Amino acid sequence: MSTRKASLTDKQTKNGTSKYVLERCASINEYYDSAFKVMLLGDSAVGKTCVLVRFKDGAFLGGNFIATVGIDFRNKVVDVDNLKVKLQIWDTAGQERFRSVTHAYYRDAQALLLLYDITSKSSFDNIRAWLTEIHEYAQKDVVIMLLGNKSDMAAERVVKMEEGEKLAKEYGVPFMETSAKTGVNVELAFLAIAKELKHRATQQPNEPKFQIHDYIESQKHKSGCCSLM
Ligand SMILES: Nc1nc2c(ncn2[C@@H]2O[C@H](COP(=O)(O)OP(=O)(O)OP(=O)(O)O)[C@@H](O)[C@H]2O)c(=O)[nH]1
Repeated sequence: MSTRKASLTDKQTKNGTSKYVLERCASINEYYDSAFKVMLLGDSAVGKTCVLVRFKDGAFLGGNFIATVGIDFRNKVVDVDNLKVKLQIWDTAGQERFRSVTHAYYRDAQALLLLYDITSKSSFDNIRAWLTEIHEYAQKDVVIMLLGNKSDMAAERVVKMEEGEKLAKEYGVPFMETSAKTGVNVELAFLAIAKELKHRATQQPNEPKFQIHDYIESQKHKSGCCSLM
């Protein structure tokens, strides 16, 4: 049986006024086999909260942008190879002034989803700085995935998909373009992370390693040419 509770999360509007937003907390008694911590990172306004809400609730948070203050989390249980995997997903504030708060959480994270906005060159340029921070504060074997969000905004695009692919290749991390608005690739990104973490936790010495890049590619081919764009 699962119980739901409401929590108040401190969010802040762009002009600096603070307001409280009522949010639903995750089910606290939900059954699962393994649990992992995942963090969402990236500049302010790239869409971290929206990607999380899309994955958790299947909805898009349109309207006025409300910046996250500090850090917040949601749980979601997904099925991976007949096992229930609980992802505890931490949504961090992208604003510089909250960096010291979020640094404290890096150490516990088993996976990091690093987002930029395909309509913001600066958010893409800052990815290198984020990766430097990750290498400084996160676990050495943390799973990292790069996401170019807002892929629905084709007319405003300033970062080509090839640029994202190239950067991801340079750092040896998987890459996808996502849209919290349309939902494109959001579930796939979290499922790929859940599969990688579950395989790492349960892998036998003689078992072949789970190949996250191949998994993403196979899902792309399953649903046609452009599912990951
Ligand atoms: N068109 C479009 N808009 C998006 C998408 N994702 C987020 N947005 C919009 O971008 C703005 C910022 O989204 P947030 O999810 O609050 O950004 P954030 O990265 O959590 O920002 P911080 O909390 O400051 O770190 C909001 O106005 C969203 O509606 C997307 O995929 N497509």
